[in-house]
Amino acid sequence: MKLKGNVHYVGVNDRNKHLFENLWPLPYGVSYNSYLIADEEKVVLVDTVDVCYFELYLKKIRNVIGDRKIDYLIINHMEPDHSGSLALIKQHYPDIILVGNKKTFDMVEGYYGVTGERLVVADGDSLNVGHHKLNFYLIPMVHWPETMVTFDSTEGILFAGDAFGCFGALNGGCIDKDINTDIYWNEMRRYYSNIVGKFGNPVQKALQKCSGLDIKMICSTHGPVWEENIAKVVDMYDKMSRYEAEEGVVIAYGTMYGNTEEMAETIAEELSAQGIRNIVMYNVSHTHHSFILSDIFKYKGLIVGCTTYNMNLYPEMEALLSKVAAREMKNRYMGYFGSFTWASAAVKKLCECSQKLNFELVGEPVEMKQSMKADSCQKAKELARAMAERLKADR
Ligand SMILES: Cc1cc2nc3c(=O)[nH]c(=O)nc-3n(C[C@H](O)[C@H](O)[C@H](O)COP(=O)(O)O)c2cc1C
Repeated sequence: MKLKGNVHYVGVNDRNKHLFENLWPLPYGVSYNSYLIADEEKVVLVDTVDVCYFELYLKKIRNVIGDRKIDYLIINHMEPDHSGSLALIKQHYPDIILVGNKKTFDMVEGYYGVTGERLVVADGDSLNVGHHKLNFYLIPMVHWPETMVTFDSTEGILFAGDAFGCFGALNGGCIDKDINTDIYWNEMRRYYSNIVGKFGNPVQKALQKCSGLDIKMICSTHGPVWEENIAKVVDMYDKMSRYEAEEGVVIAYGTMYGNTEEMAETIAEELSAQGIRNIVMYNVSHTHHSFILSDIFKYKGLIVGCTTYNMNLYPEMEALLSKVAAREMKNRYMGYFGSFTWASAAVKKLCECSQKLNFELVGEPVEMKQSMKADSCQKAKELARAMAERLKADR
């Protein structure tokens, strides 16, 4: 599929995998994007695809270049969903020169035992391949140490690796202006929050590094090619990496028999009565945590509540909060509540968890014995009002 000039899309779609990284559900599938610059002088392949799709991938490459050889393979990112076909590409194109940075080649050898001719590039280096001039910029920890981007200054195309990527296979077209992009926005936030979310500072550095480039097209390794929505995509990455969020509250609760859920409902109703429009409620046992995390990235407020389970937190709540903590999020408001039947632990444990998060606590924690009564109902409403007031103070 031609993108621009003699730059082609040669990626593949995966609608078979259930869990990306064996962790994240893929309701819309995922694409592994690879690009081919068929310059009159040299042929350049940018990243590869998951090895399961190699035969199809090779066919796509040959549909563009026929029997021409490939001169360079640029490796922007070594994660195996992109580097997986590297060894087979090398077998089919033995004279290909691998292009990466110092950290890339440690991984090339470690994963695939591939040696041979290579071009080691440093930050800011460039490569002329005929009409196209390619510039390399290292963006370490977005989201691996070897990650880099390649900028084709001839066409204004940023080959961005995983940056600006999202879940969701491509259904026919691949450039945003030609397709309905509705499904990709939430999937971009879910991709970012779960996979890149911890690396806010490196993402900010990468954005600064690329800010001077005259980018006309962003070719990421997952999801659509961005042409019409470049400003929107960059703005989303900028906001997410600064942990900026919208007014709204995620209420995540863990319950076995519904009493703790009743308290969550009470809190939600009161938040709504106080004029908070964006309220999303999640049963932590029912919804995959990747979706909950995505909304915690979206909204400023978080209220969590769960039962005591064998003198500890309800296990799914413990799991969710450890994922939140691992992302080192900032600029969030948090409240919490818990329940018990004979010996309380949940509220105490939620307090310990909240201290590990860098969130501003709002309201008084609410503790409920067995079922909701008038006093715990009142306290739940007070917690909701404190959250609403804190959010409204930012308006
Ligand atoms: C397996 C199991 C373990 C529990 N462990 C405790 C406990 O250690 N201390 C306690 O006070 N309640 C314990 N409970 C009771 C719950 O914390 C909770 O009060 C009860 O499930 C009602 O809340 P719910 O309707 O939201 O599930 C336990 C319940 C179950 C099913």
